[in-house]
Amino acid sequence: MVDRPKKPSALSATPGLTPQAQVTISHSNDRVSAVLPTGESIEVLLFGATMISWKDAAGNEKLWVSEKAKTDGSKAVRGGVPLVFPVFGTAPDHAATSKLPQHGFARTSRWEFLGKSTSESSSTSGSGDDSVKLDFGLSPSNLSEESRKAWPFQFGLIYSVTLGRGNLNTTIVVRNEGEEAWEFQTLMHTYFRVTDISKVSIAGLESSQYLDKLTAPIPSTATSPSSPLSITGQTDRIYSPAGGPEAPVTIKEGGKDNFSIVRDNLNEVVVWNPWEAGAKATADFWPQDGYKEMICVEAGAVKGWVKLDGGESWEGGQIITSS
Ligand SMILES: O=P(O)(O)OC[C@H]1O[C@H](O)[C@H](O)[C@@H](O)[C@@H]1O
Repeated sequence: MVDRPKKPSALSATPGLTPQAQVTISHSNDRVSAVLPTGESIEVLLFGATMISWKDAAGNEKLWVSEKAKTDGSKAVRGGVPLVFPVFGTAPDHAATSKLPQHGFARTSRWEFLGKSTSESSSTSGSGDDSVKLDFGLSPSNLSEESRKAWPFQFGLIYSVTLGRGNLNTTIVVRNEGEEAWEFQTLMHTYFRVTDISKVSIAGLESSQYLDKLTAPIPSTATSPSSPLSITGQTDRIYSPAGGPEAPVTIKEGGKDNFSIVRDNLNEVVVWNPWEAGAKATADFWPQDGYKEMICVEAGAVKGWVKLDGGESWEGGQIITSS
């Protein structure tokens, strides 16, 4: 396989050349979508840089989005891939983030679209672009005054989404643009679409330590059994997978691999399903029995805090392969 450098995004399609990935910015200017010549597509709202659709070449949707999700910026999107930053949940005991709402401000702020790049894995394949990367940026100037006051630090985030054939790569670069050190947590809150939760099992979390958030206010620690995880009720756990980030976490349905997630620098995996009562108690979760068709498997750095000194950067990401 010959790796070619990224082509400049301004290069327009020329007759005779293989087709390029199409990137469109909707007329209302609130979302960016990209389609590969082979048919795979993604759609990302500028609000929260929330990915709300990921489809394979046959048009099958991979993400679950509530039918009552707000996509107009009035509320974090219930579904897709909301981004959690700089705090996971709330942290009343962590002075610097204690004033922020649940999961921070990244998912409720309007990001900037920084542009796209495309690449081909082989110039002789003849079928055009193999992947398209969309970059989004967030800095204090994009925040509401309320968020800026609640978290008055100098920062820059770059979120990149790369759509390939059968895979999706999401990475976040966090940079301290100031002189004062600060701490953060971050997570990619991916809502995966499944057909039937009773047939789902998650491999890759065996014999791993986890915190059970359902025993709040004091989450209890436990070690998972050596068999894959089945979801049979409300679930809200922070796993520290024993295999480390490179060992895949695989969502299987009926014994068949559906999604495989490999992480980089994101040491924890949160597994969340609200189940019947949780879905009922969540106004924007619809249909109410939609919990049977979704599972959140969320790659993050959420145990403790990542500290960045002035001028330092950190990067984390995940590659999801769908079969
Ligand atoms: O309702 P939200 O703020 O979107 O949070 C939805 C869920 O996110 C994560 O998975 C947390 O572990 C859960 O405790 C939380 O309920």
